Amino acid sequence: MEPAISTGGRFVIEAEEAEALAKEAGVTAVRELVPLLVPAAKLMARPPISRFSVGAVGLGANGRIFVGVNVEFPGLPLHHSVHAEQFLVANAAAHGESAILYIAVSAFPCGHCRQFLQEIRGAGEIQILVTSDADPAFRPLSSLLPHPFGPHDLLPKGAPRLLEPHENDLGGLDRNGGGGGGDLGQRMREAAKAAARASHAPYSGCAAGFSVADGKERVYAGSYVESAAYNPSLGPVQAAMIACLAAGGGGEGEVVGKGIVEAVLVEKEAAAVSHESTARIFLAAVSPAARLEVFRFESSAAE
Ligand SMILES: O=c1ccn([C@H]2C[C@H](O)[C@@H](CO)O2)c(=O)[nH]1
Ligand SMILES: [Zn+2]
Repeated sequence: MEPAISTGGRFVIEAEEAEALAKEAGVTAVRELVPLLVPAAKLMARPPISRFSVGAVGLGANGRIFVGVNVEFPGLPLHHSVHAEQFLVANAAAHGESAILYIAVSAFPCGHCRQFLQEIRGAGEIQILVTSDADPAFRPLSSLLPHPFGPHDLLPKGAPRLLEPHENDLGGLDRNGGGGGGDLGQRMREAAKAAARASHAPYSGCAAGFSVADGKERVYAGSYVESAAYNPSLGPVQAAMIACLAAGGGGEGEVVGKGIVEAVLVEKEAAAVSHESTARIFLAAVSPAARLEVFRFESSAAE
């Protein structure tokens, strides 16, 4: 059944359009539109293993709406999956959003997602509404996760949090970046480098970015995002899959990433954290013919 209010299949809705949709839905504030979009968001999920769709919809500080869905990859261990809430946050970060004020989600966020959200400054104040709750209402994240462990336990106060600007230094890779050329390899390398510069990896100091290209030479890239608690971290491969689906490149109902023909990983030389073997395992399962190139930046580069 078609949900009453549609996102038009999009994962980002601009502020003016969100206002128009709110009007159409007969609500006075965009905040009230957010839960109404959850059924449409749920339909965009890609859970071929669980068949359990999760949809999340968030409202940014400047009125933009971001959608997140869960994404699963058959043939891979379950921890390669992306949760809807993680998708939403990575999607907002990739679009330069500075804050997420409200999130509506179809099911109660798991512990891993409650933890992942702690990377955002003031996370406890994010208002969460669960549409399947008996009494759905926006309540602060701090009520779902009291006494949080988080960035405040490990980082200096001023260190950039997720959704705050990141400009990681890629050292020699930036200086010898190789100019010119509009070819696919160049575009992929630049996209992976930009993703690595924007990566949130303050715990390991190992920023990373991953880009992929499909058969139509469309390029999608994603930034590695670390969690203070390590395990809910979002790998650069998953982040690129989020970018791919969010930009309409996930194919029609197929496994996201199936159409990848080339991939580029940018990560730190001799790093404590490397994504190369994970990227190879991922590609072997999802798009076995894809080629992977790895570029490494000097470990002396400052974070
Ligand atoms: O907070 C949660 C909990 C679960 N899921 C997804 C993960 C997996 O794809 C499916 C079943 O757990 O639901 C989410 O997206 N968010
Ligand atoms: Zn979760």
